[in-house]
Amino acid sequence: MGVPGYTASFTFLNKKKHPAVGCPSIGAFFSGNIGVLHGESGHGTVTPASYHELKTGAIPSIASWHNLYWYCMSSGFCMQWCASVISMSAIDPGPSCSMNKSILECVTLTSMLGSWGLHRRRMDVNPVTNWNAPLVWEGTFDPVVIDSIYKRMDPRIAVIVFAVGKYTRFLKGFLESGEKHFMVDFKLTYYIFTDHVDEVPKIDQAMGRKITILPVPSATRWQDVVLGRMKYATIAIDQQIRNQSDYIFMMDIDSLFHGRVGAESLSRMSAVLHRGYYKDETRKKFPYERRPQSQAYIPMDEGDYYYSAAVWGGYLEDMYKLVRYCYEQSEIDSKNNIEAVWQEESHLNKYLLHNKPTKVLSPEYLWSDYDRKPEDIKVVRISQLVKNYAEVRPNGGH
Ligand SMILES: CC(=O)N[C@H]1[C@@H](OP(=O)(O)OP(=O)(O)OC[C@H]2O[C@@H](n3ccc(=O)[nH]c3=O)[C@H](O)[C@@H]2O)O[C@H](CO)[C@H](O)[C@@H]1O
Ligand SMILES: [Mn+2]
Repeated sequence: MGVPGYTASFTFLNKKKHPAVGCPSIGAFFSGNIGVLHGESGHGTVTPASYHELKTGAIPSIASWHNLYWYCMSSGFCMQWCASVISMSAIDPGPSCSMNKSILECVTLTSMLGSWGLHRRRMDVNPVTNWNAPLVWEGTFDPVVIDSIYKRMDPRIAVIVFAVGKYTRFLKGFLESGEKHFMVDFKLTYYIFTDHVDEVPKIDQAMGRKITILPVPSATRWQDVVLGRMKYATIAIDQQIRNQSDYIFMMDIDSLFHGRVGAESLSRMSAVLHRGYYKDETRKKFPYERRPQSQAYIPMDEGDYYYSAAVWGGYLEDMYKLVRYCYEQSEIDSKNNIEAVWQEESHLNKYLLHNKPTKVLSPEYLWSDYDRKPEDIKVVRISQLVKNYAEVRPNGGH
């Protein structure tokens, strides 16, 4: 019989060589309990010190991981050699092994290690909001670890996009780049709302990913399309999407994916900082609706951030509540002969002022081809395309 233990898949957070071993390595600190992982990434064997320990359930005890954690915390330099263990599986776990628990704790712990090391590398941005929600920037999460955590839940993700009138021209680029970068390896359905069903392109998709087309009427005003999104999405969630999804993203179609957008963007309610206002130190410049007659009104002395309506996502029921809120509030406005300055974006900002997002995504999650990339944007994940507004919109202009 082979030696009982575990195999672990791992990647090193950085590639620094351990001076004694000559390659990235971890394990010396707890060699009594666990084997050494070395190389840049791959598989290693983790062997508990005693078979007896294993049989009694004291599997390569979490205590040793904690010791490692505290050791690293107290002696900073060791972080350079820390591995991110992305999966562990038993070779021969013995009868009383509670593998799931130890996997989860390992992953959680290593992701703590990961973020601790990585946070130190982003001193230029704030990785947390004033209400203690994560503010996601490149370098504040470990993509491999966070995907593996969410993958265990295997969520079904719905993406709601509208392509009405001439906006069908954006579908191909959006979908093809989405297949390369957006929630890769997750179950995902694009719900495409369009008045030109025959203009939806056929694209190659991996298993578990598909397109569902939902017909909507054409419009003569672009404002009716952007606001109509709230109405038709509310109806479709009620009739169909609710039974098919766990998360929903609402997105503009006139954009391309250029970089990874993965599980780090998932939460109960995630909103993106609008690229135009994220550096503003005063809220006075935020283009909130300032007319008290509108339901979207926000007074000058209130507000946390200005969020973009071109990318937002969250749990199905939380998103449903917000989409429906935007629809209902805009209906009230319309009865009062007023339309909020930035349509549903204004209502979205009003809602999120009183119902704080549980995750805020940096403008990496919606940049724009109109603007140059400043120093703090290390990765552009999604970018809005340059378009001729007058030509593409049914009633022209801004
Ligand atoms: C980057 C950003 O902040 N985007 C927001 C901004 O305008 P944008 O200038 O980005 O608006 P836009 O012209 O892209 O319209 C928003 C979306 O509505 C759909 N569409 C629009 C018109 C049309 O004729 N056919 C059609 O399908 C399409 O999915 C499009 O992407 O303001 C809008 C409201 O004013 C929305 O809040 C957008 O989310
Ligand atoms: Mn847009």
